[in-house]
Amino acid sequence: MDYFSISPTGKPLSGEVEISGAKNAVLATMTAAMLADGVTTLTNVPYLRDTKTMSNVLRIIGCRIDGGAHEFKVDTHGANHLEAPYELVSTMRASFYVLGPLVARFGRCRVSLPGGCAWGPRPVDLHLKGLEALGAKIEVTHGYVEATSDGPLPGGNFRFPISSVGATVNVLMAATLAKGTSVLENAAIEPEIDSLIDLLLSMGAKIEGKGTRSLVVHGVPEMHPGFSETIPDRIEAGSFLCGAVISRGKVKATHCNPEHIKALLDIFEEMGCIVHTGNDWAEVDAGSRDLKPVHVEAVPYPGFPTDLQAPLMAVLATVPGESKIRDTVYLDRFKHVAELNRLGANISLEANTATIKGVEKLQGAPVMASDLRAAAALVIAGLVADGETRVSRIYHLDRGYEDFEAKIAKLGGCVTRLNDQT
Ligand SMILES: CC(=O)N[C@H]1[C@@H](OP(=O)(O)OP(=O)(O)OC[C@H]2O[C@@H](n3ccc(=O)[nH]c3=O)[C@H](O)[C@@H]2O)O[C@H](CO)[C@@H](O)[C@@H]1O
Ligand SMILES: C=C(OP(=O)(O)O)C(=O)O
Repeated sequence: MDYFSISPTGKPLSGEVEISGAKNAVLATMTAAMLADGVTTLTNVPYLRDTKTMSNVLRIIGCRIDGGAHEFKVDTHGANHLEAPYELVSTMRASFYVLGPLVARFGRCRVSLPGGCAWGPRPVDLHLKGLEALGAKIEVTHGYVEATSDGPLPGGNFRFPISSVGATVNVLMAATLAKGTSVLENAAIEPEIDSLIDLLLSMGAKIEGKGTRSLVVHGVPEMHPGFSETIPDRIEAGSFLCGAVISRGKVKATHCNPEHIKALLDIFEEMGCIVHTGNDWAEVDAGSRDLKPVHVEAVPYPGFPTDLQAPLMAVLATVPGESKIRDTVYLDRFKHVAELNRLGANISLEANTATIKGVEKLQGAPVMASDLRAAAALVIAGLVADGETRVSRIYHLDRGYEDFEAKIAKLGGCVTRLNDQT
């Protein structure tokens, strides 16, 4: 199994890092392609384990994925095996996104329940309730969801009781091919939802309310293939900028959208960093300043994202004084706390609030990544820890960071991929 060996260079990260396309946007647009017969083109696709997994899910259904590493041509002409198996859905929850498009276009499908995830339960009840509100019949048996509809879904109204990115993706896609008009209230407004709406509009969908929590979808009988340039990955950008701050360096993230990471940039400013932004870049300078502790809440967009909670916690572990992070989206997403403490951090946890007392120096140690963003947090902590840090289970990190070691190396960090068989 691959692991990272991280050796401190004693120097802050500095320079430019080019941000890839957003994993969480492209996983939705890949499945949306199945709403039409033909070839949908997706560009700026990140080269990741998750995009490979989604390609495999679509292939099992009968799609072809051509193009290069960063451009997918998703040909849905052969899609006729309307099933997503446990083996794939259990490795990547977003595989569950095939449910909405398949039941909307073909009137039936069978998709494995995703099951638990690395940090605790992540239910899909809202995906199912939303599809039911559109008229789908849902049965859950033997760990699989069977969704059916006699002819096109009738369409209907649904109010998401809490903001859910995934449920909004699934229900919105299904609504585009419904017979009637659907109104989705309290829909998620993450940039990945806007990017999905842009693709759906390019495919002939009729959707009003982009960028708001109230979406009105006038169903159309048929859609045609479309085009999507994948938006930049705001979580990747935020992770590298956390790397800049933890090492008290100066990093410019290019090919990104600074609006999408405004909540993080505001926090960095509050901590005392100097932040500059342009049209498609953001630069953070934490160089040799005394940084201040902060109190942060992870909330739905446009607030500070739960996906950056772990990387920011690593940063705050090195900032003198007492910081707090409360995660209101995933109350139990804290597996990284114990591992950061193994690196000498002083973090205690009460319910969904972590109290972080900054230490002078982190110490290298063997640690284990429990999930994708925990892995990023441990790696950036390792960059500034004394001595070697070994991060195992980096297959989590490979789900969502393209060319990670090379990007870190370009900024002056030293992260080496090794294999415990070698
Ligand atoms: C592939 C992808 O885009 N993943 C992102 C997506 O995950 P995902 O779409 O799974 O997360 P959601 O936005 O759905 O989850 C938000 C909250 O709603 C709850 N919930 C969700 C669905 C449901 O049917 N029932 C329910 O109770 C969840 O447990 C959680 O407490 O948004 C999360 C929150 O920004 C991010 O951390 C993930 O990186
Ligand atoms: C949690 C994440 O992804 P997923 O929802 O696919 O597990 C993430 O991107 O941080």
